[in-house]
Amino acid sequence: MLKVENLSKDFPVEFDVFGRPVKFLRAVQDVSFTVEENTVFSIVGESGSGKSTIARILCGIHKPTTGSIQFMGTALKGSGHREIQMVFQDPDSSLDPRKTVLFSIEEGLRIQKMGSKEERRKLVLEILKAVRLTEDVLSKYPHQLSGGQKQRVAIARCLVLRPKLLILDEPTSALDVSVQAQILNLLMELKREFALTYILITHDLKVVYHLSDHTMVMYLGQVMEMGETERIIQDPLHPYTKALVAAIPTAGTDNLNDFSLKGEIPSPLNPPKGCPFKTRCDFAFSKCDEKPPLIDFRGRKVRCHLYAEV
Ligand SMILES: Nc1ncnc2c1ncn2[C@@H]1O[C@H](COP(=O)(O)OP(=O)(O)OP(=O)(O)O)[C@@H](O)[C@H]1O
Repeated sequence: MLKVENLSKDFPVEFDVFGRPVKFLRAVQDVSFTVEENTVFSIVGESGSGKSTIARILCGIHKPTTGSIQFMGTALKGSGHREIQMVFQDPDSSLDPRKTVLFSIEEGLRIQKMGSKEERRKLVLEILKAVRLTEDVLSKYPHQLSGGQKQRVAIARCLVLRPKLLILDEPTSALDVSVQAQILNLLMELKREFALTYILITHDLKVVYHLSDHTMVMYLGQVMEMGETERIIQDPLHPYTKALVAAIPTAGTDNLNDFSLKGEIPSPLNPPKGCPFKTRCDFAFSKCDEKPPLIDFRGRKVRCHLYAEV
């Protein structure tokens, strides 16, 4: 369904007196991955690893500096695609506080000039039912809704556009713990009901383990490890992945608990030379001053000098 090749994004961060950029921050560096139809593809990594930047590029919010994106066989260019929609972390950021729920859900349909007024109303009611909301919310404003209800409205806003690919950027982290599981369960039901494909961006490896088929682990804009989720969580290869897995509250087994993430993530404005993870890695050795390539190893991809290409 989706094929991303050699994607990079540089943000200008310093400008000369004429306003010309003189310094860039490399938020995403040479990232390639594919997402199969009807699967869940997770992107994990600490804050600042470039996850949201990839999501924003896929939605057309940012333009990539280099690289190409193929969606259902055609090149994605410019300002987004109706069939790719994004659910943001904070529903308040996607809902206008001055507009009713009906207005918000219908907005995309009006912009896309989809259907007559009656058809739009019918579709809104159908989607409202799918996200388990009742008709009485249509006349309400966001401040009259709970966090969970607002996220359901934000999901409905995407679903009316009949997307094929939904990008979920930390879809539950702004919600109360008690509602998080409800929204995740709803998303998995909607995936079946509407034959959706998901890209799930999250810090929560437990969620990744339970919901996703494939996982990409990112660090300072680069892919560190990528492959089937079950294998990545049960047998992480990269020292960074090992540390992330060891931090999962209930999944730690004795041998994994030997690993922990020490120190702070370096500034992306001044990343370490060679392997970006070497400053926090228990296994770092002289070779790590050279950047390791992303290699195929035991049925997945890993970027670490501990593993030799086979
Ligand atoms: N518009 C921008 N201008 C300059 N730098 C940016 C911009 N957007 C993101 N960045 C920087 O790019 C890097 C990657 O950010 P990004 O938001 O993609 O990371 P993330 O992994 O999604 O983190 P988080 O979980 O905090 O959202 C960060 O260092 C961030 O400060």
